[in-house]
Amino acid sequence: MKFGVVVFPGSNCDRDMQDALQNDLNQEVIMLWHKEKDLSMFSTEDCIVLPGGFSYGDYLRTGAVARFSPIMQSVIEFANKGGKVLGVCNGFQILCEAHLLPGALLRNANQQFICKNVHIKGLGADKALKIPIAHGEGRYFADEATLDKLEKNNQVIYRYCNENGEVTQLSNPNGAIRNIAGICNEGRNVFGMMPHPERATNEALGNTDGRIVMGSLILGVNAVANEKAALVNF
Ligand SMILES: NC(=O)CC[C@H](N)C(=O)O
Repeated sequence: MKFGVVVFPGSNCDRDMQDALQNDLNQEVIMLWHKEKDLSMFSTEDCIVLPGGFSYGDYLRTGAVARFSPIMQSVIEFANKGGKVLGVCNGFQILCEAHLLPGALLRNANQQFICKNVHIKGLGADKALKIPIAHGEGRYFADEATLDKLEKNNQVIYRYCNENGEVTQLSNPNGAIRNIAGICNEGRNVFGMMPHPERATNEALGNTDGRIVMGSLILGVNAVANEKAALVNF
């Protein structure tokens, strides 16, 4: 499995993503400047990653300009063919703006940029993972019908919880509706999340819980189900 990490003007987690995938998870990574359009070196078994950051300075709304970057048309076509796409933080925002995922990321309820460790719980999991967040517009929102559909199809992959794995209002850092931290599309090949697993994949970073999240992408659903920590049907 090969990973293509897109670099937008203003991305700032692209190298962290590359480092985590290449050095901590032993994966092949190709960096992709946002002006590239050719994704023919990737098969649908591969994964395009939209990393975190401040693409286009967050002007207008986070992700609203990056969604029109030249590469995005190719990313949309790749996703529509069944190719895997992962968006982290700003990447999640871009995926929603591009309508590859439903809903939107609104300004945090407290109107502040929040940078701290939080806990999240994977679908069907019994263990909380500690993963950092760093965002100003991370409050997931969708209308009730969309939310009900997401839940019915098991598309809510991660929710904010406390360290015991209980999904509570107090453990919700940004006011996300139904504590939603990450979702996938109906086809289960496009996945977005606000927390940053790539910042937690090495002992030197003081946290390796991100390996479980990233590993679910690489090893597939069974490996992760065995971990009883997360369940992403990639
Ligand atoms: N770390 C990030 O990707 C931040 C995303 C975006 N700039 C925000 O503040 O919400």
